Amino acid sequence: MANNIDDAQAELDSVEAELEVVELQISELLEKQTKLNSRKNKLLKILEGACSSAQPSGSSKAPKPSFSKQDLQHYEESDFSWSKEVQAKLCSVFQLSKFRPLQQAAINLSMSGKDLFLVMPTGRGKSLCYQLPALCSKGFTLVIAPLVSLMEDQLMYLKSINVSAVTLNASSTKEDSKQILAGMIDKNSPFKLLYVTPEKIAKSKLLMSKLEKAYNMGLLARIAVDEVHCCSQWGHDFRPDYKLLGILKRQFPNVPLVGLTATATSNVLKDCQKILCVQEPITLTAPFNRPNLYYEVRFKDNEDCTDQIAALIRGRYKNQSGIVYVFSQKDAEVVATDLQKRDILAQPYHANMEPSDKSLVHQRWSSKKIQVVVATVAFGMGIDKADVRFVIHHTISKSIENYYQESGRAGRDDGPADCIVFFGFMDIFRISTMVVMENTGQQKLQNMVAYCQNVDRCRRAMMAIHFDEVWNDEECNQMCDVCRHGNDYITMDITQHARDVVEIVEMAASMDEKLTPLKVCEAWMGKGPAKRRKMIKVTSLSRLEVESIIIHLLLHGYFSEDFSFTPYTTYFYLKLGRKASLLKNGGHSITMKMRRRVVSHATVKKVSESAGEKSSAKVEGKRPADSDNKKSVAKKDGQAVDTQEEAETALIDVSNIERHNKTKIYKNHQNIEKRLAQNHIESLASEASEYVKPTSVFEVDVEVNLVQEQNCACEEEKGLKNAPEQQSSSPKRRRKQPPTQNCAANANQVKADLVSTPSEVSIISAAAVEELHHLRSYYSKQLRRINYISQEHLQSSQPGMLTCMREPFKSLRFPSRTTIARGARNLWTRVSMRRKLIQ
Ligand SMILES: Nc1ncnc2c1ncn2[C@@H]1O[C@H](COP(=O)(O)OP(=O)(O)OP(=O)(O)O)[C@@H](O)[C@H]1O
Repeated sequence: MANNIDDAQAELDSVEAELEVVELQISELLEKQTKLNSRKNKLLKILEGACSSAQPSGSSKAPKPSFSKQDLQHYEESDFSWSKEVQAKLCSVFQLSKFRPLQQAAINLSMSGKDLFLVMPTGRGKSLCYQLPALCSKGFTLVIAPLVSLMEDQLMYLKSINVSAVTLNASSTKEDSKQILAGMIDKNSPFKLLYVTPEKIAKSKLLMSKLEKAYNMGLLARIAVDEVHCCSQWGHDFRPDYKLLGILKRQFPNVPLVGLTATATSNVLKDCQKILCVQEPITLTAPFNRPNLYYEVRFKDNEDCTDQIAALIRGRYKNQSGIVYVFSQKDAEVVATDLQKRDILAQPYHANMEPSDKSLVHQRWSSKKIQVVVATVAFGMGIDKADVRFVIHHTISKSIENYYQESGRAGRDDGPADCIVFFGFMDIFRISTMVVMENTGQQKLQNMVAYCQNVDRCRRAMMAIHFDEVWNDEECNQMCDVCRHGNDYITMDITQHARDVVEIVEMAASMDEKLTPLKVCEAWMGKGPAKRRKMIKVTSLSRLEVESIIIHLLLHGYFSEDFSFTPYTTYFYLKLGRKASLLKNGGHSITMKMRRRVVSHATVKKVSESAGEKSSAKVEGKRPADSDNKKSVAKKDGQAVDTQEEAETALIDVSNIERHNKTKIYKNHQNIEKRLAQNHIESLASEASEYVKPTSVFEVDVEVNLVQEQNCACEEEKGLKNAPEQQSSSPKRRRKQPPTQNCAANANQVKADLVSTPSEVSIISAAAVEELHHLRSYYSKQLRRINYISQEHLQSSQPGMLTCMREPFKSLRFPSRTTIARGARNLWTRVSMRRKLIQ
């Protein structure tokens, strides 16, 4: 017995020692992170100063930091030998009066013979950056484009402005090909632009030999690689044939290359640089932000999603052009028919249609004969309609990059436009099985799902992460639903719900059964077979809540995907994730944030109960818009109006307008604001008259581990305890209170408050408080040890001889290469960082 106790004690000591080492390593990393962040911010400031409207090469995106502010300024000027001609052709040929940001620099760089990567949001005018130089150079420019339809659109446009351009592709006739190949080595240059697909470069030896001849004759002026991100398999649209394009720079090293893309991250660009064999390209990156686009996410109810979309098109977007993106060809047909039944001029567009039918739809839409194209992603690259006022995603995109690109087809004329995505539970798994073979498909999809689940971060901030850009939320100007709705959410503890639903999957696994997400939902809601129902703790949460919790658990590793393949299809099952076992630990908890733009009493009550929330009335009371909404709902209900989900549309808009009117925040966007408000009012009139029903809209986010606290420092807990009046989760608003005697009681109270009033305290700060306690107690323990050892040692050795102290300090169990001073400093850094979080 005594031996056992000794062993346990010894093991406990060793575990504690290891834990201390881990703590110190964490603190070292945190210190390093702080330093790197501060260095990063300094560098970003330097670069920001370097060019206000762009981040040239040398930003975090650029492969090589060699392009300075002065360089950029130099290339922004118009005193090059070609400048007059460039300016003249901009006006006379392209009918444009001035350049957009970065266009002139890109053109001058390309004309100077530099290799260039141009990253510019979709619709900002990348094509001009190689088309205009083509007209001002001897010979022709070779343009590699991924799609024949894209080339044809470009050719149509160039023809309309009398620029001679040709294409060589699989459908070119023999006669045409012959003429074009001959034209390539004709000194009189019968065409200025030659469009080819990457496949053509890879497969046609004849083309390569002509290119070589043209190169030797000095007629190959420039190579433009459109959608250059297709080179990289990390890009969102990888095309294997793009990988072979390195041959161009290897064979024609003196020909300047320009790679164009709207969506390449720094890693993708580095990859492209390698693949294309470009030595030192200059990267010009226009900010990803499109200030005229309003981003919004709506929860999707499959049954009436089309009704909602129709209500928007007939109301807010009456007589305006737009695109509805759908998941599949079948969806395109079905949704288009459904919209037609609702008197909307809509037509489908997908890859399986005859080319002539596709161009007919495109043409009819461009000339406003139809209002909406209901399309798969096949309707994409090269779509250049300026006045697209809305892009609605009936299904989420497979990645944020895809979403940015697709939604970016709105508002190319710089006028206000809306990008709305309908976020549906089942869609996640449909897409997941579709991207199962893609390298980073699941991760990218998860990021997209996280974008939709997000409740408290600016949507643009979430996009910025993907473009390696630093984002300041204020620049959003409330042009996304999160910024516009502010802190309209509550935080709730879902630990028990998580345990319940994880148990269902665990139980199924123990019976050798696999459950799809749908089956998990149904089982949890008590809809499965009676036998199973008996074994399950059925939830009283709504369907939306159930789905959100499952998504949350999937995103955070409590569940993971388990694919099963048949010759015909791929199935998605849920299995326990790497973090599922944490739920067995009594101290582990998970919280999530829910948006409550429109909340019925029942839902408030239910959420309050499940979250242990103290005062739902208080939450409601803080939102006059909500109570007004409820009134209007009640009134409409009284009039027996059709109560469908579309009420959300109408009611969200009511709240938008109220906020809108109260806070005049758009400084630079007053016109946009006016139009939007006008549209919202119009849409309200039409939407609200048709559909009114209150519904809870809710999203999930943060999680935290509540560690069992032994020692406590009173002030922090008190600070936390006194926070509940604050509805916002902002840590800054919390006030500190004087310390009290009963620390243990306070600590318990803190935890109780954390759980019972999740909407009123910041969970992040709560975690910080708890961690601070640990750190402080650990810190003082270490200090006490240091004091003790030094005193003991100094008594028996000569004072002042620091070298003698090394020996005894070894027992302090710092990690190797960590000095006491550094260890203490690290700890202190952590303590202060946590403090900052709390204050
Ligand atoms: N300087 C300019 N001033 C006004 N309009 C411009 C200017 N440059 C280009 N545009 C217009 O912007 C629109 C989009 O141009 P373009 O197709 O080149 O965009 P893009 O960046 O290539 O888009 P995508 O990524 O979708 O291919 C075109 O209608 C074009 O005429």
